[in-house]
Amino acid sequence: MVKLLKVHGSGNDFFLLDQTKLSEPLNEKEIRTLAQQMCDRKKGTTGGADGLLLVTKSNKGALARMRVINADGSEASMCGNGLRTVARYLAEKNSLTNDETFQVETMQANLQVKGAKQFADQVPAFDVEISPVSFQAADIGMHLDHAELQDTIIPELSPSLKFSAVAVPNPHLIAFVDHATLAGDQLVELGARLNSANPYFPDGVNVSFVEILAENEIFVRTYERGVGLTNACGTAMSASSLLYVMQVLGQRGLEKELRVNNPGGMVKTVVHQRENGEYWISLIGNATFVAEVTLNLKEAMQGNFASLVWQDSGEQAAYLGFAAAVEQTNK
Ligand SMILES: N[C@@H](CCC[C@H](N)C(=O)O)C(=O)O
Repeated sequence: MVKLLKVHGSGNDFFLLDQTKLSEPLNEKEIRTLAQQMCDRKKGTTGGADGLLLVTKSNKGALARMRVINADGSEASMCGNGLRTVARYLAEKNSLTNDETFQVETMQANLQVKGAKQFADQVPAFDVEISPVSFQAADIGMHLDHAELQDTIIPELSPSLKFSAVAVPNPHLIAFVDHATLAGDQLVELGARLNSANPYFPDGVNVSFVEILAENEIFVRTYERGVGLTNACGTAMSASSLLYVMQVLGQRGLEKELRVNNPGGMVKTVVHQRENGEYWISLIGNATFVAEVTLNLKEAMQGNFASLVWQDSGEQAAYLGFAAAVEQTNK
């Protein structure tokens, strides 16, 4: 029997498996199969999940490495909401204090993480670095007639919406929209189209619609590659914050805390610019451990969860109270 955690950041939920604790680490095929079986929202276990987070040994000098496997078994470069939960897991595993900064290796970079002030009683929070940032079509996997895309109408995608594209390093396609468009069907239609066979983003893309609520506040709704419509996507909220600063706030938006609402709750972001001009983003939000899940991995890979034991942490009730308060403020 193996212990995993069920975790989430803003309702973007995952199973977290520490491969270093297994006597025999899973191979690539087993990892893909486990993610597909466990995360399936209908047939998976305990309501499924958006993905599987793997903690493995770092070979690049970080405290550990995080791998992100989407619900469909594909691998993502990064996961902002997931990284907060992995950071908390590692801080607790290594008995670190809340203000100790450390690094987690991800596919493209070692990223700085640290504890943050909790969002509410029993709602622990972490602050994670989102980078590297690129606007190049090649880094985004974008095959449109543009080397970069900033606030531009692309008739093949929509006759009226203006899109921007950025890799952080997950690829994101983002449009600033009005409330009716944010809440309407277009996001799912476009997200589904660009994440099935298509000539513009052959490897898929995370699609977000963003509504500006106030000078320091936005709402982000995302259709995730490899997953579908999610409660929240951390890299999407970071990418949206960056574009909001670049296209709307300008210099005065740098180093400023933004409130980013999402269907699963709320996070805070801060957009930074290094001396060499490169941007990076701080993503600050909850890192909730919902339950400890004990199961037989071989059985789980066959979709059999009969021997699973779910031990609730009690944190989800506190998170739901926090999310309800956020929703109330947004009304
Ligand atoms: N939910 C994640 C992003 C997950 C990766 C994405 N589905 C992709 O394939 O790019 C986040 O919080 O950043």
